[in-house]
Amino acid sequence: MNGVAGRAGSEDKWNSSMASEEGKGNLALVQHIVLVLSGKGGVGKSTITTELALALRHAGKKVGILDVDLCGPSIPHMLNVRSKHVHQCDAGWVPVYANPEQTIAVMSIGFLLENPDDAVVWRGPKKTALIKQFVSDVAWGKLDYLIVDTPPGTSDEHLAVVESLRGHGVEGAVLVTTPQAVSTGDVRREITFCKKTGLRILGIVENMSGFACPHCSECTNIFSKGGGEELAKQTGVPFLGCVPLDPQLSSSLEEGGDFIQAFPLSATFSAINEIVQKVMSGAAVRQ
Ligand SMILES: Nc1ncnc2c1ncn2[C@@H]1O[C@H](COP(=O)(O)OP(=O)(O)OP(=O)(O)O)[C@@H](O)[C@H]1O
Ligand code: SF4
Repeated sequence: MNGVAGRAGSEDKWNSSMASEEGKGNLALVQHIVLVLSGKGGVGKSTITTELALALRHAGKKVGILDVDLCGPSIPHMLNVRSKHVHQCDAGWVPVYANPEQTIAVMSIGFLLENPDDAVVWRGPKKTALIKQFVSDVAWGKLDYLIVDTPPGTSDEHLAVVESLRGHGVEGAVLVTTPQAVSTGDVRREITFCKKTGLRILGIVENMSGFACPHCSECTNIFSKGGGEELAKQTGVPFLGCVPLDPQLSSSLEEGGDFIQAFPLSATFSAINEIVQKVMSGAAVRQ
């Protein structure tokens, strides 16, 4: 057992009666569930999750984020709720709200760690058990969208997420890549994972695609660009759009600020907004 003891109580407590009797109960009022996946770490999966949530919130939606990236839970930091605590109610965990209007609800393993910098070094079966409880035991209430930030790659943890959500109406997955990562095959493996598990792919996002200059807003292609779109064409998967590498976005994430509110005229905002529109229309078409 590592640092998950402090706030959550003992490990046994995880397995105790907190688990809701009816697994479906806590997700019953969630309209759309979207998974965010990436073939490898550091490509901006949590960034895209956070900005999707903020953009949906500004579009008037009520959003939840479930951060199941057990080894690197960065959502609490990006939404400036790192010091908040989760509480329990009869239905399970009460999520943390990231804004006073309570339109962004967050649940992350980060809230349960004694020290936010601790890592979860559990073996696979324990991790998958925790993920299953996470999926069923958060009292989300009514949500328009639940966005699930997953760990990088394809592992037992991903299978646990997909299996736990089966039957709850998952709309599909957003796959995040960078121009360089496209060539490594990780994204193709992610596509194969989705196909094998029957998870619909809402589309691919190419993140860090060019550099958005904070001075003149010019976008410069430092690395190759367009690989994500090309891959989408080759694999028959929708392409959702490109998000540039934007220093204003990275400092906003670092400070836990709301980039969408602070830079509504930026090219990066337009790019994110376009992606959100496509996710919303893709999510509206249930298979
Ligand atoms: N488009 C972007 N512009 C500027 N900075 C970005 C952009 N996308 C991501 N970053 C920065 O890159 C770093 C990695 O991003 P992030 O944590 O979202 O990646 P990740 O894929 O979730 O990584 P992991 O799964 O390994 O935790 C962060 O510091 C983030 O601020
Ligand atoms: S894009 Fe290049 S030339 Fe334009 S302001 Fe930025 S650094 Fe200067």
